[in-house]
Amino acid sequence: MSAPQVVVHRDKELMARAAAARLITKIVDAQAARGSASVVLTGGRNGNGLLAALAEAPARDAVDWSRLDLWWGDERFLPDGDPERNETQARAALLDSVPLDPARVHAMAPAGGPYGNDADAAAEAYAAELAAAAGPEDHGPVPSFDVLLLGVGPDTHVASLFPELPGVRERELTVVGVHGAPKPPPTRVSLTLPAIRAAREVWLLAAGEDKAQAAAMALSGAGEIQAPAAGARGRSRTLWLLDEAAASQLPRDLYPPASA
Ligand SMILES: O=C(O)[C@H](O)[C@@H](O)[C@H](O)[C@H](O)COP(=O)(O)O
Repeated sequence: MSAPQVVVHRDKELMARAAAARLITKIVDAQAARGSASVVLTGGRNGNGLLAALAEAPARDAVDWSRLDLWWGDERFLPDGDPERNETQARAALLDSVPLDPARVHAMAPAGGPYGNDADAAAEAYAAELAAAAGPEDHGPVPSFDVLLLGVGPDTHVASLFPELPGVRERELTVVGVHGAPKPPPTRVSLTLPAIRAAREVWLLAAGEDKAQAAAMALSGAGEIQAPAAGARGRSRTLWLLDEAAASQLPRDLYPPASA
């Protein structure tokens, strides 16, 4: 697993715009190299802020949207179209504005959908969808995602893996149902750390003073059970994208020498 790299931007708006530009380049390079690209989306303000910035990016349509696979790192287990669902918010921020191939947009099942109100069954189905998309060259039963995006909670949670709860301890399954999540809604579906770590690159997004302690803890050697963000590593790259407020408690040796 790759050691974390930290890039700090002046504020959350610039961080979102810079992350969007970085993602466009990564997708374009992957499509040039392999004919398609795969990105895992995250919920929350920073994740959606990146998507909104991408929608406005001048180079947006350098991406061949028809050859992009989109997955989710987690989903709030709510009815289809619920405004609080990560899928609903991602569609509003970007997805409904670009010509994606609908067959390549892999949303996690909603509550009241094909699996009723059984989040564990929805998780099992998503794990099967990931396994079906994995190839012989991939690392385990998930595709080698080019970029897996993660917002970071103030308690260092990523996706819907919360400190000390069962999800972060899962080592076999790639997707789990989450019950009793401390961040509402309580029922969710989430990739596990083994699935996250199958990604080529993992990018963690954290902006604001309320993330400073979480970033410092996760980047200063805390264990992944107590600090799930610490366990979110990519096979070839782990990148923390912070604003100055979120980087304010980082040990000086972790703070990058110069970044806008
Ligand atoms: O479903 C969710 O809420 C997200 O997937 C969650 O993991 C989020 O990314 C973090 O809580 C950070 O959220 P903010 O960026 O809004 O602080």
